[in-house]
Amino acid sequence: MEGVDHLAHERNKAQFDVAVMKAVWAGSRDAYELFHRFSRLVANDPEMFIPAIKAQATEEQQKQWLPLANKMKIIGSYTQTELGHGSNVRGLETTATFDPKTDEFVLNSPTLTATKWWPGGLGKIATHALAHARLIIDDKDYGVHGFLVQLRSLDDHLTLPGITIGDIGMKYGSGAYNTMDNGSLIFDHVRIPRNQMLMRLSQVTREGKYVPSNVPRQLSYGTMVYVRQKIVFDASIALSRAVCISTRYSAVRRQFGSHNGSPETQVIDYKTQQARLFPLLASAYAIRFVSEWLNSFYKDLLQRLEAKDFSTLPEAHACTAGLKSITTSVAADGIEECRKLCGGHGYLTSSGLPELSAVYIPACTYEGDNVVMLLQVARYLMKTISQLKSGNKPVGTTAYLGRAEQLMQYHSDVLRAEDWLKPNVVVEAFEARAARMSMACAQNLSKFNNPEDGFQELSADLVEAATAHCQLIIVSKFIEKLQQDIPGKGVKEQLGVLRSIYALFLLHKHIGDFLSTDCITPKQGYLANEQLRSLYSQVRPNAIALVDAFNYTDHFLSSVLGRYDGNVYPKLYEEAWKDPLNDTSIPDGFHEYVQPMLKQPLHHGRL
Ligand SMILES: CCCCCCCCCC/C=C\CCCCCC(=O)SCCNC(=O)CCNC(=O)[C@H](O)C(C)(C)COP(=O)(O)OP(=O)(O)OC[C@H]1O[C@@H](n2cnc3c(N)ncnc32)[C@H](O)[C@@H]1OP(=O)(O)O
Ligand SMILES: Cc1cc2nc3c(=O)[nH]c(=O)nc-3n(C[C@H](O)[C@H](O)[C@H](O)COP(=O)(O)OP(=O)(O)OC[C@H]3O[C@@H](n4cnc5c(N)ncnc54)[C@H](O)[C@@H]3O)c2cc1C
Repeated sequence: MEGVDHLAHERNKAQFDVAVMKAVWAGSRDAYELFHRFSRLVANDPEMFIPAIKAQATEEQQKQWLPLANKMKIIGSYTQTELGHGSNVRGLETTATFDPKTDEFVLNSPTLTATKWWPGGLGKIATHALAHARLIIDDKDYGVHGFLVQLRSLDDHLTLPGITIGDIGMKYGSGAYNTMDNGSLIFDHVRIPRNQMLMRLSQVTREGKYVPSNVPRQLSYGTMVYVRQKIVFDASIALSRAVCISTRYSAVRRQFGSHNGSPETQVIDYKTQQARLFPLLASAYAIRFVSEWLNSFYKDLLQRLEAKDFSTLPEAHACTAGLKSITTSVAADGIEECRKLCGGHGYLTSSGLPELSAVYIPACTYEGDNVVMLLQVARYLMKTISQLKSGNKPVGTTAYLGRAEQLMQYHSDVLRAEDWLKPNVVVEAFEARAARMSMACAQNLSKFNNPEDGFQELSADLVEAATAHCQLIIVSKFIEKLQQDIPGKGVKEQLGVLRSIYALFLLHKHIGDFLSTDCITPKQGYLANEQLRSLYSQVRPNAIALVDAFNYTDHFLSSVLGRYDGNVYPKLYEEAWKDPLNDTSIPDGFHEYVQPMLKQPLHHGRL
């Protein structure tokens, strides 16, 4: 019935202050940013073009281009990926050849695989590209640099001479990403003034002299680092949205269990449903808190870079790459699990889950393929370990590797299930697992004469070690979050339950790592799982309130299953009748194609 809160009985069970939890969840982000980051997908995405100009353009160039971009007088596309190269930026083929006679660069796509391919906004709407191309001076290749290129007339939006642009076509399913005009672009000797090479990091003089960057060349990758830390925040939004829908529906849906006319059992009370759903609820909170930490770490990096302090740049790259990888994989897989948790109705468009999945899953690929990103983390870990011998004491997120010798001797002293509720017990186990996996890789790598051959041969193990390292970061940041002063009745207690669920679910899921590295015994692994089951019972009465704390409107969720009032069945039925198929009783084509078959006479008793 309209106006009735079918989940009121669930909300009355809450054992914590929901208003405070809403504030904890929102953190430093306001609702506008939340909505903006989602709405951005269906508009042109200034997410990268503008930050890239800020990162790579001189002050003078910024003064020229930023006002135009900020006021949408030009619409930009971050045009890096090509048909033949995306992950391997240093393999890009587009060229920008300096012509000293005219003081210009000539941009060209020398091969089909040099065609720019994927950049958002490029296909139909962008007027300008921040094109990444190989700088060529006097036949010498100086590697990939950024160039601002006008693509279309600002009068009639027609493409300019030498520019061939198109949309790359429909993408996965019918998802909203099809409203994004990811495009293709071929340059045929397009000339731009020399001052349209972004020259903050390195320059080309009027005489054609290349002035190399006096800062790490990787700063030219800075926009990707910026977006990767944003994508970790996006992962918490995407996952929490799916978890909100499936948790509310799990409390509404009843199936089996009726005795003597009693109501059937709420599916949220089945232990299998809880074992699938509650770790995702905990993961949404875990990812939100690590995204907060990562955002502050990134802001600290920016301040350091201003002061020419590059000391945390390698760690920032490793953390943004690794956490982008881990959190987008968890969110993408989690959204699919939430669809399955809703049974058949989860597959309806009106559930909001298929669309969310179709929109979200490319996050595992864009801004860095998730495996390639974890390999970057692995390189960082191996480098950190190789420097231990020279007395280089690791700090920050790799500080535990400085205690590797001690961690190699570690054995968990868990005796009872409740011992796993102690944060220090959990962190030690996760540190030991990560350290031992990385040390084992380093040990095996040392057996290879050619380190790169070893890295390739061991890359699957290295990805697992990098995963363990990143999961340790997320667990640690969840624990650190709860060491902050958090007011409100029961709020910290509930977050403590989620923190333990998150950590013990990972331990259970990766029990092979913990056993094969001899960090814990099978008995201790069993006790962790025992504790996990108990934790599910503790979170169960608070589940609806914990997803209410995300503070999502029904409009934002766009899901008949995730409605705040739980009034699912009437709305499911109502939504179905909006389908144009139901405008007529007899379907199009019936009379032409189906009815003749039905009217066909029987032959010898057979149709
Ligand atoms: C409700 C729904 C919510 C959902 C909301 C959704 C909202 C929408 C969200 C969408 C957001 C945006 C839309 C999508 C945008 C996507 C845009 C793109 O995809 S842009 C293109 C992205 N492309 C990439 O990410 C390419 C990945 N490849 C690379 O980054 C590099 O090629 C590489 C790092 C893999 C290799 O680089 P290379 O130069 O070859 O370096 P080496 O591996 O040799 O390492 C040398 C050295 O450099 C260090 N390094 C590497 N990268 C960095 C860096 N970025 N910063 C700092 N340092 C770096 C590396 O560690 C090595 O260091 P050493 O000390 O020398 O070992
Ligand atoms: C929706 C969407 C939006 C995008 N928007 C933009 C944009 O706006 N601008 C832009 O420039 N680009 C954009 N891209 C492109 C995107 O950045 C690339 O697709 C991404 O970086 C992955 O690169 P790739 O396609 O070359 O994958 P590949 O690297 O070809 O990946 C293919 C497989 O090879 C594996 N692999 C690759 N290298 C290694 C290695 N060294 N070791 C082990 N395995 C490896 C990968 O793990 C993967 O399994 C977008 C892509 C998508 C899907």
